[in-house]
Amino acid sequence: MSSISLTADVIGRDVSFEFDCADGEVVAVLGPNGAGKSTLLSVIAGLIRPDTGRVLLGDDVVTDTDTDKGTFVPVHARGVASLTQNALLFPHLSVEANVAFGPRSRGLRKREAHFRARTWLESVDAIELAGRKPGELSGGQAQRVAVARALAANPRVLLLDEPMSALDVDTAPALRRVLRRVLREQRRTAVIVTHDLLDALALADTVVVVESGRIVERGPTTEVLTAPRSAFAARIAGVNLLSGTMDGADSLSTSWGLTVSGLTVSRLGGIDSAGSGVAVFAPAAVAVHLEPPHASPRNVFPVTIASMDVHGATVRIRADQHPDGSPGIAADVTPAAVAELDLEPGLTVFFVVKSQEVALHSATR
Ligand SMILES: Nc1ncnc2c1ncn2[C@@H]1O[C@H](COP(=O)(O)OP(=O)(O)OP(=O)(O)O)[C@@H](O)[C@H]1O
Repeated sequence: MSSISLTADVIGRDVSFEFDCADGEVVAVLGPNGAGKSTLLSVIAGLIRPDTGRVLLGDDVVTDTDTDKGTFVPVHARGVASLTQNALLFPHLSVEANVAFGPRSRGLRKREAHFRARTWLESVDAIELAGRKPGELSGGQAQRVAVARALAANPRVLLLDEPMSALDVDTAPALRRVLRRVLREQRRTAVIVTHDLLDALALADTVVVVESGRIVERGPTTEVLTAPRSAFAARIAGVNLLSGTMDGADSLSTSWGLTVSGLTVSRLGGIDSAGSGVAVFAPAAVAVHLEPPHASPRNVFPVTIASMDVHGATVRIRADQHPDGSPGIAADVTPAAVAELDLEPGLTVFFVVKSQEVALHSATR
């Protein structure tokens, strides 16, 4: 494994990056379309030579525009493995042979390479697919095999460019779980570009936000997602996020004593009991009541309305901020409900969220 240290200007794309990633750290890169996320990965991978800049993987300089002739180690010699939304497996080779390809080309004997391939296939829950051809795999299966192939090459750095984006909602969790396991248990250095908040939460230690070719925010994942400073992070992190301590598998307590029950999102690798965690739910999942309802299983939060903003066809009701200074819970309701309940800032109401609507995630490694 290697750390990454990078400065790069790519004038034609109007990007200028200073980026680093510690050995064993997983960094999620978020940002709007065209912000430069893929360009950052391409500079690390050696697919793009910056106009000026320097890239180090561990102690090795792999790009340096300052040296006499310029240093530019080619893609295949960087020890970097990339995973994109397409698995790009060799169609004529079996799954096992695809995964054995990297070890084979690094000089391992056939037997050893295939032994290694099978070990990796086991670790991504794909050993039963070993004999198939890529054409006989679903998208999610192919991506798991692609993870095994990437890791079998023993890369120093793993680059993931929206690996989940071509998968449907039922398939993505299995790949996310596999990635979480291999990235975290093996302390892989990885940079993952994603549009999905869940990927950042499940996989990354650190979030970097890129806007208009610049890194505008960097911080621990839960910090960036709960208290975003950049415009983009604030927009995508428009979900409700409550940080706290996991009480067990299905509830979390905040530092100010609020208990939130939800569903353990075990597909993210399980909740570390007694570890820190976050509860995530959409503002649209929050109903507003004037009296506490009796039905369970629901979360009932007494709150005071701090603000109300019209967002298209809905009104976003924001509760007072929490005692730790984090943003208050948001609820999206219809204008009709606002009128009917006579909602206004300063009013004390009850925000009600079904437990099934709350996803609980471990925030610890
Ligand atoms: N092959 C290319 N040649 C020239 N310019 C490019 C090329 N690919 C991307 N760009 C430009 O570089 C800038 C950064 O693009 P990049 O693909 O890195 O953004 P991104 O954040 O990955 O976007 P997305 O989320 O849409 O994938 C954009 O202005 C884009 O138009």
